[in-house]
Amino acid sequence: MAVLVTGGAGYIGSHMVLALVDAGHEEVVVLDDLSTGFDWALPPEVRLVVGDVSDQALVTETILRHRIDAIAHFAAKIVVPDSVTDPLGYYLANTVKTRALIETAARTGVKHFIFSSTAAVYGEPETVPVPETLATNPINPYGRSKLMSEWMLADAAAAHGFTYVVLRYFNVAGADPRGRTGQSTPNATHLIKVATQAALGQRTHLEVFGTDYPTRDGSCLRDYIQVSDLAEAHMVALNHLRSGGDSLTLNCGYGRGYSVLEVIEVVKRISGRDFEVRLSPRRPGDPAQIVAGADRIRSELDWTPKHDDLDAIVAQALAWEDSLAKRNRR
Ligand SMILES: NC(=O)c1ccc[n+]([C@@H]2O[C@H](COP(=O)([O-])OP(=O)(O)OC[C@H]3O[C@@H](n4cnc5c(N)ncnc54)[C@H](O)[C@@H]3O)[C@@H](O)[C@H]2O)c1
Ligand SMILES: O=c1ccn([C@@H]2O[C@H](COP(=O)(O)OP(=O)(O)O[C@H]3O[C@H](CO)[C@H](O)[C@H](O)[C@H]3O)[C@@H](O)[C@H]2O)c(=O)[nH]1
Repeated sequence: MAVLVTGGAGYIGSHMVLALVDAGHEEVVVLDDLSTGFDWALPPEVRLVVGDVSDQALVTETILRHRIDAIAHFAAKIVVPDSVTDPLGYYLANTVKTRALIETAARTGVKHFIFSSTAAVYGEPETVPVPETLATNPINPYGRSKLMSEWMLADAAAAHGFTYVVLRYFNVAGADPRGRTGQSTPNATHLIKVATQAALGQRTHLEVFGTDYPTRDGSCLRDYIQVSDLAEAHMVALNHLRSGGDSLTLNCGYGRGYSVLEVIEVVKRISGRDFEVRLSPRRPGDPAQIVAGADRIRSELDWTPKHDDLDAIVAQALAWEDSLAKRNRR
């Protein structure tokens, strides 16, 4: 049995690869076009196939050669505001290419599929936390591109007899606690990444996008899940499917929200550095608040998070950013 990790050279995928390697009993194959990923993020024992998930000849050959029984599909475009300005690019990358991958998986008899979905499928919920039973209502093309993939996956699984777990990630943050990988995209837009770069003097300032939201301090509320805990959710999802478990759709978050201003305060306190914060207008496509209803994943899977601590998440992000800066200077 072997796992194919698409997007395994990226931020979250590389943590999944480490989780599989650390578990010690897997052949792990990564398929990545290296558009936003890095080959150095992978341990040497992992086989990297450089290519596109929609290249059906390449994916078929890879699945058959390595006897892949499960695919964890991370590869995607991920920036919400970019999806607003380039919706067709996002529907191609996240929906059309995922369709091609699901088709290849079904044709080659892959038994299990784990899909990286997003809290963005819920859109602008009126109350938080958000259970999986809430009707989906995405408010940006990124969320819609992922929701369509969820639907394709469910329909194809029913028709072709494979099982899946859809994981709807909330805001992913932090880095491998052992410092082996982290968020490495130079122009990443994620709040904690940008704030740590500001703290380390790599950016002149940080903008807060919107201070007039109906939240406790006017800035947006998000549920930040540590990336190794998220990788572990994939590991238990894989075990569930391989043990004959049914298909599932699960939120991945801790069930607690922090505001943008609160996150900035934590970054300043943990780093011991002050930096300029500019209060700016709202960013297109942002919901005011989104927090996971986090009960189902704990009841359906044997998942016990180990890193539910914003101070520790920020400390890991700072340590990773610092090591990246040293790597780039070499
Ligand atoms: N980062 C978050 O907060 C977050 C939240 C919710 C969901 N997600 C989802 O998690 C997944 C991983 O996100 P990430 O933050 O690690 O992003 P990332 O950009 O670091 O990783 C994506 C990886 O996929 C590769 N890739 C992109 N398109 C490809 C293609 N067509 N063929 C082959 N490889 C391709 C990239 O080179 C990169 O290595 C995505 O599906 C994203 O939508 C992320
Ligand atoms: O420089 C910045 C960057 C972000 N923000 C704010 O911080 C919050 C979090 O923004 P991120 O860009 O870090 O993350 P998003 O909530 O936009 O999106 C993330 O989480 C979503 C689910 O909630 C999706 O899954 C998506 O893939 C993932 O990037 C938002 O209110 C955003 O406006 C700022 O104020 N300044």
